[in-house]
Amino acid sequence: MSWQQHKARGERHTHTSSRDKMNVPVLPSILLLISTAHAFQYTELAQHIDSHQEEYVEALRDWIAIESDSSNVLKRAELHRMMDMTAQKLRPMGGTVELVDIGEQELPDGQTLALPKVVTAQFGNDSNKLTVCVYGHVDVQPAKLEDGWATDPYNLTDINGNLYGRGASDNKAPVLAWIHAVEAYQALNMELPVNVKFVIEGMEETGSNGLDAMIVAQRDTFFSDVDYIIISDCGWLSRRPALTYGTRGNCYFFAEVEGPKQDLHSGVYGGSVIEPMTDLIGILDTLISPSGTILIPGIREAVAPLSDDEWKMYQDIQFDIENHKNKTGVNQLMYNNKVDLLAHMWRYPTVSIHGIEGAFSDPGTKTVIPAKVTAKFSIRQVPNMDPAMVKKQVTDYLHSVFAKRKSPNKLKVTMVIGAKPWLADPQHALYEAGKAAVNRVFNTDPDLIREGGTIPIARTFQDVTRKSIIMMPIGGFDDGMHSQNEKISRYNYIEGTKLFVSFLYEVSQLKKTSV
Ligand SMILES: C[C@H](N)C(=O)N[C@@H](Cc1c[nH]cn1)C(=O)O
Ligand SMILES: [Zn+2]
Ligand SMILES: [Zn+2]
Repeated sequence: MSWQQHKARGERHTHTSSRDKMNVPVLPSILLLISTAHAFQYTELAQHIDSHQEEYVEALRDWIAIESDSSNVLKRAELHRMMDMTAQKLRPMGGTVELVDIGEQELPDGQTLALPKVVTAQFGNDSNKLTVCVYGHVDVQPAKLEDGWATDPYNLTDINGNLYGRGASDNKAPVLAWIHAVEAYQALNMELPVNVKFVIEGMEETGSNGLDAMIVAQRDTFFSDVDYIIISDCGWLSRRPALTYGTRGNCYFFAEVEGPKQDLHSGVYGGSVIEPMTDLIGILDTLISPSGTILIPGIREAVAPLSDDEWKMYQDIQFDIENHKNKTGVNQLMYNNKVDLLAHMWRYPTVSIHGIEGAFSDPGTKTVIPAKVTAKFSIRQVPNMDPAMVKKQVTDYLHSVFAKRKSPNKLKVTMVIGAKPWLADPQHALYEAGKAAVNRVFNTDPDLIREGGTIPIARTFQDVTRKSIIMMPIGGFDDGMHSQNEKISRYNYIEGTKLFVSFLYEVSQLKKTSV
């Protein structure tokens, strides 16, 4: 997009805010003049962002180089380093930056491990302004070159304008884009239109352990003046920008079957022992039918029915089924029509089986009977499911199907993550502000979408602070989050930064209100 186009759109929005009109007493003319001088100068901000894009890419390179995998306890030092780097990035910008200790994590073997500190920051403390809180995370999913990456996942690689690296889209570039958005205002000596707070954590990918308690503890301090919460930890559905108004939750289970005291030779002992792996595969196969129907009693019954309005919304969304097939590399999907596909990705529960710890999975042909195997599977949660209920339903069901096998082996079922779904009202004024920001930067209306993934802390933010949340993704539909060759395009990273400077202005035009 040309500067002229940006300028034309930028100037349309230099109106006096409705908030100013409603709340501010009549001002002397000198102050009115000052207020006019602070009118939104989008063109200058966008120009600044464009001219600093190489620095932004270098900042992302530094962050991608840190293997901040929250699921691997052996990488915990890297995760601590990532949180320190995040604080260091924010500190030169002034404001108040803190590393908040959120305690320890208990591991399955009973040992404890320090959780990564949470970075909080505050820029601006003007009680006449609204305060937004930007949440993001800088931990990542595991990645190894040998998983099938074309490039080193921890060495940011620019190929044809795409920036490849683990965590590029989920969620390091979006977090940096928010920081750079605030920096851009500062660099141009422009007053921030709202006070901006940050909460940046390092355990999102494993369920945001410790963060719920921190939010509850700081509800009446750090969060007391927060008016709105902004999260940019998801992706667009197509090439069109999107605003997200719902996420699924997730209940993550371990099912452990233990038998012999150690691994056995399958030629020597096969035929004499009842194998834990056979038991485990047998019970896993009772979770879901080949066509995707969840077989655990009570799960489907809890799900809120799809309303006519929702059906209509999904019908109007631009979603190309062929594109989805190409992106995933499959020639047949679960459903052949758009509404069924979207509904099953966003607002129906799904069971996914992720892996089996203890199973032989290396190349080669080891002839072993593993003594203990632990399946990892999860069930995405939607309204009106309740993780506590799901835990009981799954545990009771697996024990009952296991009992029918009359196996001497031992089954242990544990729920290690129980994250609730989150849903917002896309008619809320916050989404109107989001639409205005998207229009300014991308010259189009956004898709209003839901997200099939989980942002475990979203529901806690809403329940504890009672404030409205908007999810404003900048990730592309084909970024490959959690997958091999994750990337973010330069376009999304840089235009996304412009979207954020723009949104800070648009949100400043709203009135102070709760929920
Ligand atoms: C959507 C977000 N970027 C994400 O990837 N979240 C993870 C969080 C999670 C859920 N269970 C365990 N981790 C996800 O949806 O998988
Ligand atoms: Zn994420
Ligand atoms: Zn993720």
